[in-house]
Amino acid sequence: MGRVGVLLLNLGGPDKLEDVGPFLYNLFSDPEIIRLPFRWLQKPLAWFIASRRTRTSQENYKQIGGGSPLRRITEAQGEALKEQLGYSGQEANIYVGMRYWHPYTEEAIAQLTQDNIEKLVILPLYPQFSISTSGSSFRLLEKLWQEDPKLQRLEYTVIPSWYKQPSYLQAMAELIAQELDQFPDSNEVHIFFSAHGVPKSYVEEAGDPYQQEIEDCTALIMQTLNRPNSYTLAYQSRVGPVEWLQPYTEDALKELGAQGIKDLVVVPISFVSEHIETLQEIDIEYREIAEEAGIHNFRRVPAPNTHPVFIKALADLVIDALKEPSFKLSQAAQMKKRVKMYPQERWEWGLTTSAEVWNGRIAMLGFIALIIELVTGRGLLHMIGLLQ
Ligand SMILES: C=CC1=C(C)c2cc3[nH]c(cc4nc(cc5[nH]c(cc1n2)c(C)c5CCC(=O)O)C(CCC(=O)O)=C4C)c(C)c3C=C
Ligand SMILES: [Fe+2]
Ligand SMILES: [Fe+2]
Repeated sequence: MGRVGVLLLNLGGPDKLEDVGPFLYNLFSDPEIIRLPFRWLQKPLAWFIASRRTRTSQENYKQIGGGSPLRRITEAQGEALKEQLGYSGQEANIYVGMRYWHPYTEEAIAQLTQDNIEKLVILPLYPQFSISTSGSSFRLLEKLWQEDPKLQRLEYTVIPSWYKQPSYLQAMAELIAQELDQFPDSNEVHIFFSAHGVPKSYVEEAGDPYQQEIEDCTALIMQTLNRPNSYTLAYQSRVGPVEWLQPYTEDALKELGAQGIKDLVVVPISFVSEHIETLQEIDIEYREIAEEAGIHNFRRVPAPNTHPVFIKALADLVIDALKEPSFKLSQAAQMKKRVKMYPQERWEWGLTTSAEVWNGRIAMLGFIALIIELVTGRGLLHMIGLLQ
């Protein structure tokens, strides 16, 4: 086998507060995050939403030290993976390709092409597949492949999702057991799986397998843990006014509080590294909601990060992928059920594509009105005193 490379895909996060605005702009420019019928609307709308969200988002990043730890942790995972692969006799170069911030996927691809990698394993650092995460990165890679004849000659294989990997399940079970054992009566503690949410329409209309994979993954972790604790699965981090997968984490916490639950262990299930949604959203926002609801003993399970059993899971995934027939990007982006990336739909309320279109159109009108107001100094915002 020629020179082997492993491309680790992740979302990326702002390294410092000044990066938050451009990072959000990149994120909302992605049609896999906001789907619009007209390409030309995507960038102005992304700019508009990003500008409106930047200040709140910066406040959240301030609470975790002024930036995301995602790059540092992903690079540490890469180094640990290289070492672990070496122990198994598999030398490999590791590349990190982020979707919305540095080091960008394009930078990683440029580097691995320069290094003359001959066999590449593409491994998203999301255990479960979603159109909005791994799907978005696969789409970008497909585009890069189409544009570059050199890449077309490169032998590669994709690991689309891997939540069933036994060492991953083992690492999660070990991390949960460690937290449960901090309580005097560990079997009585309620386990709360908090998955990152996605709009309900992704699953129900576009065929995203994400919810099914999250549910299967939760059941497999509980099976591996092999303890009698009761558990709940809920979805966090909703953005915007439309319906996302339910139950929402905040509602489920209030409900458990009302039922008299006092001891809770929260398990972040869709991430393998600490980032803003574990460090700020769970540790600060959800903790406060839980305490107000009467859940006084609230602990959070750390993300796998560089846990040795988790790194072994990544190494085993790579080694197995090198032995198996290759899996192509086009197959990975389609999945079992045909994923409709840009479906044509009937009118419905919620973040359906049609609603997104109308949200987009309305936001666009607002955006144009805002530009006119900024230029002319006349308009609604001046009238109500928000602009002077
Ligand atoms: C499995 C993980 C994730 C899914 C699914 C996902 C979907 C999704 N996210 C947004 C909007 C935002 N995501 C943001 C940051 C962010 N999201 C994930 C993971 C998933 N997102 C990560 C790892 C991060 C980076 C965190 C960091 O440490 O920097 C943000 C920015 C942060 C904020 O302002 O809250 C937004 C916005 C949507 C709309 C979506 C599905 C359509
Ligand atoms: Fe997100
Ligand atoms: Fe969030």
